[in-house]
Amino acid sequence: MKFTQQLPKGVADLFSQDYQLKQQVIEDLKQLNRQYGFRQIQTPTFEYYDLFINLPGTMDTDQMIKMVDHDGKILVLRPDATIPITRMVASSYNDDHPESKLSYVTNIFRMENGESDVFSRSFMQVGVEHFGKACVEVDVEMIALAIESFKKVGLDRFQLDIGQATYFKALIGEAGLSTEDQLIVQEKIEQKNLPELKQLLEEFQLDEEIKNVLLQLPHLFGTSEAVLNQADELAINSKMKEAVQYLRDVYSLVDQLGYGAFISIDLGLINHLNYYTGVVFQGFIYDFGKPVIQGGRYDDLPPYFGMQQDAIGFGVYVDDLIAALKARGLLQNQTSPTILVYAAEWAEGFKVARELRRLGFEVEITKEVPSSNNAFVIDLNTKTIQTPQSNEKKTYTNMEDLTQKVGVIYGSN
Ligand SMILES: N[C@@H](Cc1c[nH]c[nH+]1)C(=O)O
Repeated sequence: MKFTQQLPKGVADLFSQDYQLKQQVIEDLKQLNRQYGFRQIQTPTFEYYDLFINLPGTMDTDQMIKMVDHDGKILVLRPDATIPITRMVASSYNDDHPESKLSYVTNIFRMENGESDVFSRSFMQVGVEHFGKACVEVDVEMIALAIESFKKVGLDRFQLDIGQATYFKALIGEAGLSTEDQLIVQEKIEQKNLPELKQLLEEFQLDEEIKNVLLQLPHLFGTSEAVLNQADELAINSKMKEAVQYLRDVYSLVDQLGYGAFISIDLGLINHLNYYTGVVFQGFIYDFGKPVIQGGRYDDLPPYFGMQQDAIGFGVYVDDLIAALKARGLLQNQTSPTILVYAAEWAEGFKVARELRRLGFEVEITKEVPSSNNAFVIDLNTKTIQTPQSNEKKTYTNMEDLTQKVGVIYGSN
């Protein structure tokens, strides 16, 4: 009988093949982040609830997975990486080293309640955060790194949507709405849900001019400069105009670096987390329904922790990225096969295996005649080596000869 204890909703086991594939993707992204000068750090898996609720532009508290500490204080499983990293950087901040470029590989926990069976309450993010001065070049380097992340894992058909949170915030700021109502409007714009947006704006009895621009926002996307020109024409205050000019500068530099073809401008993009203050972006893979990269500027968070710094970053939603790569056949196990040492005498087999393991090979010992021709077998009885998918057997004379031959064969695998 099979053991069928159920798992809670939104979590899953990972069997070794999938684990291996996941590690490969993570390793690729980690390497890229290192090459761009980001150094890896780690924050605790759970922190105080207070950290997340007292912030300007925090995330939805219903999404946090909570626990109660012995002293009655509420703890939260890391619902976001950016907030704890900002806390951490601020705790050791010093004026002599004002800039820091950090990366992370971490699990995020969110109390999703999807209607379908496929939703995740625990997922992996690989991300980067840059604390320092805000400028076009820093933003462009982040955008470039996001694009390079897609390329690194073998994708060539993807798109990065770039928006400007300031454009929306400078507009909605004039509408006299509560933060809660602003968020509802923001959500409808992001979903490009025009009928509901229209209805909502009627209910709120907004000023005609503001209402008209808000209704245009879901349409303000595309690959051409025309979107930026239109956004500029629609701007009703200088902050909005500056936001468009900034985006124009970013786009022009990104284009100069040869990344223009991957970019789409989207002024309706504000992002699911509310701490963004400037350039925001989302990375999409063709025919994959949700963004696998999310990021942007969040200059208001560091000052909240007493640090006069600006900040930008992004996270790659690794599990979603893997699902998309798998669907495109772009993910293959790169590991070499394990070597099987077949020995009638287990102790003899162990000694040979130990020597090969010392040299870095992955080895198992077997007392059964290996049946698959897909195996890499060293037969101690006949002193032969058989490689996968080959009927030909190579002979060896002694241990030195064996390790040398295995090295050659393994190296060419
Ligand atoms: N923390 C964001 C991604 C991000 C990193 N830095 C800035 N934004 C997320 O979970 O989507």
